[in-house]
Amino acid sequence: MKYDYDLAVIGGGAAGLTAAGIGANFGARTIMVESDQLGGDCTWYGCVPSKTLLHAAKIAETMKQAKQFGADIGDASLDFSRVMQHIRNVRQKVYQEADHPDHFREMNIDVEFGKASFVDKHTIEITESESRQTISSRYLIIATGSRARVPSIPGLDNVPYLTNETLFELENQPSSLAIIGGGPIGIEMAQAFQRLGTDVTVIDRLPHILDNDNKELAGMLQDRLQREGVDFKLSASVNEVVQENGQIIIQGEREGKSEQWSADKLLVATGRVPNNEQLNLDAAGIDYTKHGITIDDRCRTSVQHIYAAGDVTGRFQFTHMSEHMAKISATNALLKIPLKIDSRHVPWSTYTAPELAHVGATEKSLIEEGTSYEEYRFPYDKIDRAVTDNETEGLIKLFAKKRTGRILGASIFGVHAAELISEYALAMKNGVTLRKMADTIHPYPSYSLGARRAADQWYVKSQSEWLTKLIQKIFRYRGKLPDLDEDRIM
Ligand SMILES: Cc1cc2nc3c(=O)[nH]c(=O)nc-3n(C[C@H](O)[C@H](O)[C@H](O)COP(=O)(O)OP(=O)(O)OC[C@H]3O[C@@H](n4cnc5c(N)ncnc54)[C@H](O)[C@@H]3O)c2cc1C
Ligand SMILES: NC(=O)c1ccc[n+]([C@@H]2O[C@H](COP(=O)([O-])OP(=O)(O)OC[C@H]3O[C@@H](n4cnc5c(N)ncnc54)[C@H](O)[C@@H]3O)[C@@H](O)[C@H]2O)c1
Repeated sequence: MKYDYDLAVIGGGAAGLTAAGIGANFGARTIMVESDQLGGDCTWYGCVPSKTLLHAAKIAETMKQAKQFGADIGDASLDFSRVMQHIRNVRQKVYQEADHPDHFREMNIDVEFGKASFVDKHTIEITESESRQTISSRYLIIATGSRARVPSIPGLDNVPYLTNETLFELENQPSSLAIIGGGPIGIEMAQAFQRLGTDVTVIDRLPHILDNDNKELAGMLQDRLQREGVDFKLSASVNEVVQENGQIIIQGEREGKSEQWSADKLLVATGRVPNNEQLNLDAAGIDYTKHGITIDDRCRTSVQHIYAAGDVTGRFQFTHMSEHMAKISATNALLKIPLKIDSRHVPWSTYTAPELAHVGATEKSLIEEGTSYEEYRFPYDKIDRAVTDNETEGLIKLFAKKRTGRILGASIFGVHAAELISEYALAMKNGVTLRKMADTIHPYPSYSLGARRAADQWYVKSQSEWLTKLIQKIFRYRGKLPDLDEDRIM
């Protein structure tokens, strides 16, 4: 049978753009269908605006601290509406330079705007206002992303709450902001708004923030945010939300006691739901659950020639993983190369200041799976560059095999953690052990030297009394035995 296209990609976010680009690059006749604007969540409502806002917030914080470096800039602060305009300009710039349809049309990709839904296993209908067209394709990749999950809290529908889609459209700075959800979105936005001068309260049902991260390090970040003024209401349930005299009133409960919190604005950041309802998946026989489209390790759905990548699968909801999964989907579909999702080396970072980053196995998963491992710790206050920069708050935690130094996972809280974590990702992926990292020359005084010194801790812990005594004996050394406390920091 002859199809209109070799590859049809539904959705033009991080996953869709990558998949379509790979398709065209392999010489496949490719179409990409997008219901809104190319770029998806990351460009418009996610990574780009949130990181630009965090950068502005960092400038505000630096201005506050400028006195200690001799600058007398008084009570200077940033103009909120200009910060928001700047965010929208950056977003446009990214869109124009990376996501604009012309770039993809130049690559010979047909870009169509409209909502796609399945007619059968090879055919989709594209609906835009009154117009409808159907196209057929040999292979399809679904990359329709996710949207904010709004919990069913009584009264929530009757108040003007914000989500990540509306937050960056604010014109005026709220004097106070309540955030339901202490995940990455809630925590990044809490620090950004607090630093810009809004009083922030974070409410979460769990007793801690950032549930996927290392508990100790997430606790350090929570302490830092508390010192900056963020108020945390943890282990809290939200029972009702109402609006009174322009204020949002949240009726909650903690430790069995009723509490009430109020704020100018409310941000709901309680996770994501997949965008799959409008796809008419049943018409193609594609399996899905409430978490997303079901896929195997090769990103294949229950239908052999249909793949899914990115947030819509409910797997790892990060831009880099959307791109990775798009690559796996397109390569499996078009080249029949059986690549699998690399779920053992997934890095992520929360872009607060300092950052919190992770790669590989978590301490929690190692304990739960009963894997034997050794922990290596290195504090930021022993990294000279952190000292010169007055950024000594932080800790590198490495999990590795004791004998070989094979790295199982790494968690970092500290400045540039998101950059440092890639060194561990590269090491893990390529079998570079802590010993090899420790033996690799790193420049002084860099933060990456901290990564090397954390790896040095493998040597420190591996050194034993008997070996030291043996060295003394062989070479007839007469000094005192050194302090061989395993937890010493060298
Ligand atoms: C506030 C925030 C901050 C974030 N920060 C980071 C970060 O710092 N780092 C990171 O790695 N990740 C971050 N993320 C997550 C990241 O944005 C997502 O993982 C990523 O955008 C998912 O890409 P995707 O292609 O799967 O989906 P999307 O980017 O959502 O793209 C899906 C596209 O499909 C379109 N679509 C939907 N239905 C249809 C249909 N029926 N027909 C046609 N088109 C359709 C949509 O309009 C959309 O353009 C953040 C998310 C948020 C919300
Ligand atoms: N830097 C990054 O990479 C980055 C930044 C932002 C978002 N993201 C991605 O976006 C996804 C969504 O982020 P998120 O923060 O919305 O979701 P999340 O699922 O990570 O966290 C949601 C939080 O809300 C809490 N919660 C849920 N319902 C609640 C309720 N009714 N009352 C009180 N608390 C409640 C949960 O306990 C949880 O802590 C993340 O999984 C992440 O992959 C990534």
